[in-house]
Amino acid sequence: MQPVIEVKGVTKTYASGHQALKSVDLDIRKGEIFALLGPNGAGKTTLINIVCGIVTPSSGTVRADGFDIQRDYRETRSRIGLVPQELTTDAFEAVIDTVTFSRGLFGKSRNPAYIEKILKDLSLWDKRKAKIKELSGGMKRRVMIAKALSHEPDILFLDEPTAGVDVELRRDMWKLVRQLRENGVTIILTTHYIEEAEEMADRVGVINQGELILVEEKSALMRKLGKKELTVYLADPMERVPSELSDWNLTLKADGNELEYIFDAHEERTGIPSLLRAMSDLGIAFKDLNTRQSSLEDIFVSLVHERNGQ
Ligand SMILES: Nc1ncnc2c1ncn2[C@@H]1O[C@H](COP(=O)(O)OP(=O)(O)OP(=O)(O)O)[C@@H](O)[C@H]1O
Repeated sequence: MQPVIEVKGVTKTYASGHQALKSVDLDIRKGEIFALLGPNGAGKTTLINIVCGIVTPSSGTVRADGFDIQRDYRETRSRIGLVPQELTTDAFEAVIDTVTFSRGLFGKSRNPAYIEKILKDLSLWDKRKAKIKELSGGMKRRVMIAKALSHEPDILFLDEPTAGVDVELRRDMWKLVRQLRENGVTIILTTHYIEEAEEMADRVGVINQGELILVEEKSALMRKLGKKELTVYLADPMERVPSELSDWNLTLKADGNELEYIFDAHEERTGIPSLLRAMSDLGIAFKDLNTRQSSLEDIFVSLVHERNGQ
């Protein structure tokens, strides 16, 4: 199937001379939720703004639904909805007017029933007559989403959709994003909350210093790079790890009260039974054991650190 977005060899050097993107290639599949992760300044917004036609690439091409984003700007832009990071909208306008106006900007005919539906989906219907400046930050963010959806796009970009919103709104947004996907909308989101990518994404891309260093199915990524961690809660604290246990990768934690063992869950032998036997032989008693699978956050932090030589 043809990708819904094809980014080929895209670079961006800003007028300041800063190279924000170094030859990015990326295909987005129709109907997926793709999470773009990366530290501050990695180039996420630059990439989104290029696809949305707000920033011009220095080189390379981007196609959306088969159309070139520069040559066929109107075609591609009408298929794309963008929820930008910054809230920019007319403070004195009423919610319903600003959302209706956004639809008109894309040359779509009026459709009050559709506008009513998105305002209801976003719990904004009761506030439809309120001026933007009278809304809370979370509600303003909902208005930005309503505006981005006003022209019924097939592709939705969400740049940090849940930055600074409360837990409840974040859950609501996740629900909404899933609903949109069920209706066939392709979603690309950037986030600093790894939990968000872990919860939502089908695929994950990691961008670092303008380079796309990884694109992977989320589940495969977690299987491949995920390590497991065993914590042994000791009955009595220990000063150092005994030399007899040096075959295992152990770290003493919590003032000597916990032993941490990192192991590869895919190895046939995890080393846990032999470790416990060796501990028993040394008369080391424990109160409890716990194992934990490393999260996407652990994977992300170690990837970026590895790259940056930290
Ligand atoms: N208009 C501009 N002129 C010059 N440099 C810019 C411009 N916009 C962004 N940059 C620089 O390009 C780099 C990438 O910025 P970008 O906003 O794409 O990063 P980001 O990954 O979205 O970061 P964040 O997570 O902080 O939003 C940064 O070093 C930034 O300072």
